[in-house]
Amino acid sequence: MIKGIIFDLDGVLVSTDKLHFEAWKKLAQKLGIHDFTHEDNVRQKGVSRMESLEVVLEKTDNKYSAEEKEEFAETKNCYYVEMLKSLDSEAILKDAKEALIMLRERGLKIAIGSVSKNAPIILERTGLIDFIDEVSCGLDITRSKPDPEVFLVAADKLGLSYKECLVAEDSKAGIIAAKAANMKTLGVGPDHMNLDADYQSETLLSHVDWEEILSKN
Ligand SMILES: O=P(O)(O)OC[C@H]1O[C@@H](O)[C@H](O)[C@@H](O)[C@@H]1O
Ligand SMILES: [Mg+2]
Repeated sequence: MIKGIIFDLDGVLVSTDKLHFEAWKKLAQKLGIHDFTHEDNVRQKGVSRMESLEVVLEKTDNKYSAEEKEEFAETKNCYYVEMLKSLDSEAILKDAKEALIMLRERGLKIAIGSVSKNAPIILERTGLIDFIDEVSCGLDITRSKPDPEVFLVAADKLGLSYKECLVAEDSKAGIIAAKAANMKTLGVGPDHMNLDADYQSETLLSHVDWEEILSKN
């Protein structure tokens, strides 16, 4: 029986995935890379900042040292954090808050499972923190999705067994991670059809049969 829902943050509850894209694009341009595309950005979803940087650097023949790469990741994060300063509840995606309220009313425990180190700031700025029991984020883990660590930590924080949790995700890496954690999966967002999740829906309420999901043993 599902007793807890673990939500990815970027692209599932908030539209920050678009800001990540803009910030990486800005860094790419600074490095003379002018063909950084939406398809490249899709491969960055769910993976850590440093791994996301490698997706950008695949587009250039230039070789960079570990120190330079650290600096590039920091530059991108500065662009991103600057963008987050104007973030508010407007960034909450359609149906997200309603789904959190409905699930909590039904007695489910709610956690965040995001590899972003900026997750706490985003939860505060959008007010979503008030609807969540526990946060497992980039600050709690050493391995990013598709490794299951972030979801295992989330379940542990909720005090639930792994098979009592369902993960809502918008990335392939996240769905692979959730399955590796022995959790059920709900794929959401524009690519929900291609994520190979147990359940799928564009948003967190429309076309999600929560009755069916929550009644399964
Ligand atoms: O750079 P941050 O905020 O720690 O985020 C790390 C990752 O967080 C994930 O949620 C995003 O999908 C990735 O694209 C991003 O790279
Ligand atoms: Mg995501």
